[in-house]
Amino acid sequence: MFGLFSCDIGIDLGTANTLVHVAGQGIVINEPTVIAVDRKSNRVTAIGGEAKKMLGRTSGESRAIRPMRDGVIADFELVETLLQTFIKRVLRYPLWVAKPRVVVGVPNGITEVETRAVIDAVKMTGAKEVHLVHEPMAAAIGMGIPVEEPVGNMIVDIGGGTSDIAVIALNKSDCNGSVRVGGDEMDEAIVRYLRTQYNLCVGESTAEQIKIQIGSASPLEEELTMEVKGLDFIAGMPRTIPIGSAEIRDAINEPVTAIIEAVKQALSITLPELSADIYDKGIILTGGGSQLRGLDERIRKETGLSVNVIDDPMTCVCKGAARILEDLDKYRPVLVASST
Ligand SMILES: Nc1ncnc2c1ncn2[C@@H]1O[C@H](COP(=O)(O)OP(=O)(O)OP(=O)(O)O)[C@@H](O)[C@H]1O
Repeated sequence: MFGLFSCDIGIDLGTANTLVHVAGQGIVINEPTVIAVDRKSNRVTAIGGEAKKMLGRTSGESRAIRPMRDGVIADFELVETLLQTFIKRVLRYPLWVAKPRVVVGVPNGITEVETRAVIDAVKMTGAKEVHLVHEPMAAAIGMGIPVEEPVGNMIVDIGGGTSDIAVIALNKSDCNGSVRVGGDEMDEAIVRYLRTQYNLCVGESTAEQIKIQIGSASPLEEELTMEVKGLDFIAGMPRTIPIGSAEIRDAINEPVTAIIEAVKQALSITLPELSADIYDKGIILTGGGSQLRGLDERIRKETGLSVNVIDDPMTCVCKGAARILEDLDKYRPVLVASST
């Protein structure tokens, strides 16, 4: 009888964003992976979007924390709290009745200890089954790629903390590359650039806005400008300066180049038959960072291969996790860990 109330939950536990998909409802949570806790009591005061607004803005009683950093778990307890809060929020029935089956997409570089921690955290919510899948594999399934076929597909997933490169065929990621460089490194590079060139202090959220608004990896037909507000640390006063896309392109060139080098490195060690497939089909870019202007063009230029950015690059891991639950027997070979 309990089967009537049970539900399947797909989760993308990302460094930057966490998404939750519930069978029959679609994606019901899409929030930054940020949590705010009270300094004295360690009580959680905000989670997701509310907590992200507090990043870099709180020096008082609450502090906002990103519990995932560089594609790994930086704070186990807070990741547990985040997962449990989100899972409880989406369940329509009490946990002991709902007993959900959960698939979580995790970064490629996650260690065994972290794998265990994620499984335990989800199990503690009352989940009946927990399965983990690497993000590029989940992304490929979410895009509708037939991952079981003997044809190679190169997926480059550029997230907040990491860029994962996987060549997927026959239910396996055959030649992997994972660099701990993603959108966050670009934001940090912008913070450093403004400090050294303009004596202007800005927080990571402002740097992220600059990247999204005028960031690029290749010269733009029409270069962009924007006004940036920050604290002039020499004068000790707030200041606004105009910033152009060409200088931001220079500022983020190092992380962008590191990602492209990782793609080239992965290509150089790909098996010949799979290389031929990639030559025919091109490289598929996904993850939020793939939306950086001109990144596809730059990778195309540097590799000589065609490059496609998928339409909805920030949701395909979560959709893939959900799709795995629709046909668990078919997708069992792609799972990296399970607890039933
Ligand atoms: N339009 C855009 N241009 C450039 N970067 C963007 C854009 N939109 C989002 N991003 C960046 O994408 C990153 C988040 O992507 P995503 O949600 O796929 O990461 P994640 O899955 O949480 O991280 P990870 O894969 O490292 O675990 C952030 O760094 C964000 O700033």
